[in-house]
Amino acid sequence: MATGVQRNLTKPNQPAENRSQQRQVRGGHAARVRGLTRRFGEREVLNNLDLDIAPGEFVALLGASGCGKSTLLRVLADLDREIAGTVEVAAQRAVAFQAPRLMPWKTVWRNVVLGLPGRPDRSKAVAALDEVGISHRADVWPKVLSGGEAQRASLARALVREPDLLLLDEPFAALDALTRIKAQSLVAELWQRHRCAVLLVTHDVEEAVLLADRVLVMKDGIIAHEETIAMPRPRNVAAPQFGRIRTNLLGWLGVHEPH
Ligand SMILES: Nc1ncnc2c1ncn2[C@@H]1O[C@H](COP(=O)(O)OP(=O)(O)OP(=O)(O)O)[C@@H](O)[C@H]1O
Repeated sequence: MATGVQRNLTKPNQPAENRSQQRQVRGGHAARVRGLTRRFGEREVLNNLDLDIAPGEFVALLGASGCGKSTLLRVLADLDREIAGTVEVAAQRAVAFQAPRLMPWKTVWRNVVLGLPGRPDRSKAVAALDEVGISHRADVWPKVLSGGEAQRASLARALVREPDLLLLDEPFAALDALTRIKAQSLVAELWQRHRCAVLLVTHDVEEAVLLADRVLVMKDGIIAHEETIAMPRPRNVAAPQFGRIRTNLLGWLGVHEPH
């Protein structure tokens, strides 16, 4: 059972340290959010938002640019505490962003275990790099990695933390089409193996339907629509059911395909 931390914050205009209240809570959710509100100035980007993610569930989050997807992910990652509402998340979380964010002055394997307690453990790092197919790159500097390799290193850095909740913020957006397809299958494979919950922020409806158990559409600061994807994996993008789901989700995003 996942242990978790709870933040129950109600006054967004006070300094964070006054409002932060972290405590252990019961397990049973990878994430449980109630009444989450985040303002930037007068603008309410998250507006009383509720969200549940079950242990091991793969959830994709879609929404128009600027609707608040990354803001929500940053709150779940505990990178933003300027909030009102209740946020309970699995204690073990890991994040991978669109930019791999590797430290240029550390070799790849040292990046993977950076921040973990104890002495840097090379064999642990290499095992994680092996899982993502780039253990042969363990001793190079990040600058020599291709975009796809850097993103894999970023995934290895997340996985080595053995997260109960993996937060992915458009991790494939900067990759070319072929590398992106390979990275998507890798994430599907890693998820099947690790069975951690995943929240994937993406702009790509097809990617969401390919990978997720449930796809959420964010609009006006809340989860405006959710769609459970009951198709067996691996999913066939050419299947009529896939097409119907995609069309419906695009409709929620305000995109209407020509018939
Ligand atoms: N630190 C900040 N200060 C002020 N405004 C911010 C800040 N961070 C985000 N915003 C604003 O909040 C809104 C939501 O931003 P966010 O990055 O969460 O959107 P998004 O849905 O992830 O967008 P995209 O899909 O383009 O990445 C935007 O209007 C953005 O300008």
